Amino acid sequence: MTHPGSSPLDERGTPRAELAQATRALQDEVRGTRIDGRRARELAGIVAEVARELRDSGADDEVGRLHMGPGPVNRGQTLSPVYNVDTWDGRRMQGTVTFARFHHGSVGTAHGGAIGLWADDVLGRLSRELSEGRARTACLHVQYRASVPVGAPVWFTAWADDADGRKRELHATLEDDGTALVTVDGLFVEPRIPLNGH
Ligand SMILES: CCCCCCCCCCCCCCCC(=O)SCCNC(=O)CCNC(=O)[C@H](O)C(C)(C)COP(=O)(O)OP(=O)(O)OC[C@H]1O[C@@H](n2cnc3c(N)ncnc32)[C@H](O)[C@@H]1OP(=O)(O)O
Repeated sequence: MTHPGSSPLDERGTPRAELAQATRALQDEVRGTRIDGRRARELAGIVAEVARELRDSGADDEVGRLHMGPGPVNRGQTLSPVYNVDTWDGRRMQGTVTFARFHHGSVGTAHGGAIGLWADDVLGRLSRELSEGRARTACLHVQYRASVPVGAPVWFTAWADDADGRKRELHATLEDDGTALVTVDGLFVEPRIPLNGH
C-alpha cells in the first residue's frame, strides 16, 4: 500500500496550511464561546482587520473558482472536516476524519450536512486519484445509521466500482469499532463537455 504523500489534503508544513488551521480553530471557538459582549465586539474588530488584510493581499482564484491543482492552496478552504488518508492501493482509500466543534449538529453528534460535505470531498478526491478526467457529483446518497462523534477521529474507507463510460460509482463508509455509522453511495459523471481545469 502506498501513501499519497504529496496530496494537498495532507495539509502539513506550509504557512498557508497553518493559516487554514488557525482559521479552523477560530471557527471552533466562536461556536459556543461564553465571552462577554464587550470583548466579543472588540475581537470582531480584530478578526475583521485580519479579513481585510487577506482580501487586500489578492486572491488566486478566478471569479470565485477554487484552485483545485496540487499544492496547499486547495486546502485554504476551512469548511470541510479535516481527513487524513493513511492508505491508498489505487482502488481503495482508508484513513480517518475528525469532525470539529464547528461541525456540531444535534447534541454530541456531527451535523448531517457536514457529513455529506465530507463525503462529497472524499469521493471527489477518490475520483481525482482514479482518473485524469474531471468528474462532478451527480448524486450523493448518504445513510445515517448511527451518530458520528465530534472531536474524535473516525475511520473511513472509500472505494470505487468499475467505471462505466463517463460514470463512476463511488462508495464510502464511516465506522467505529467495526460498526457502520454512515454509508455513502455517490455517482460522479464526467460531463459531456469536458470541464476546463475545474
Ligand atoms: C494530483 C492532483 C490531486 C488533486 C487533489 C484534489 C482533491 C480535491 C478534492 C476536492 C474534491 C471536491 C469534489 C467536489 C465535487 C463537487 O461537488 S462537483 C459540484 C456539484 N455537482 C455539480 O455541480 C454537477 C451539476 N450537474 C452537472 O454538471 C451535470 O448534470 C453532470 C452531472 C455533469 C451530468 O451531465 P452530462 O454530462 O450532460 O450527463 P448526461 O450525458 O446527461 O448523462 C451521462 C450519464 O450519467 C447519468 N446521470 C447524469 N446525472 C445523473 C444523476 N443525477 N443521477 C443518476 N444518473 C445520472 C445519465 O443517466 C447518463 O447515464 P447513461 O445513459 O450513460 O447510462
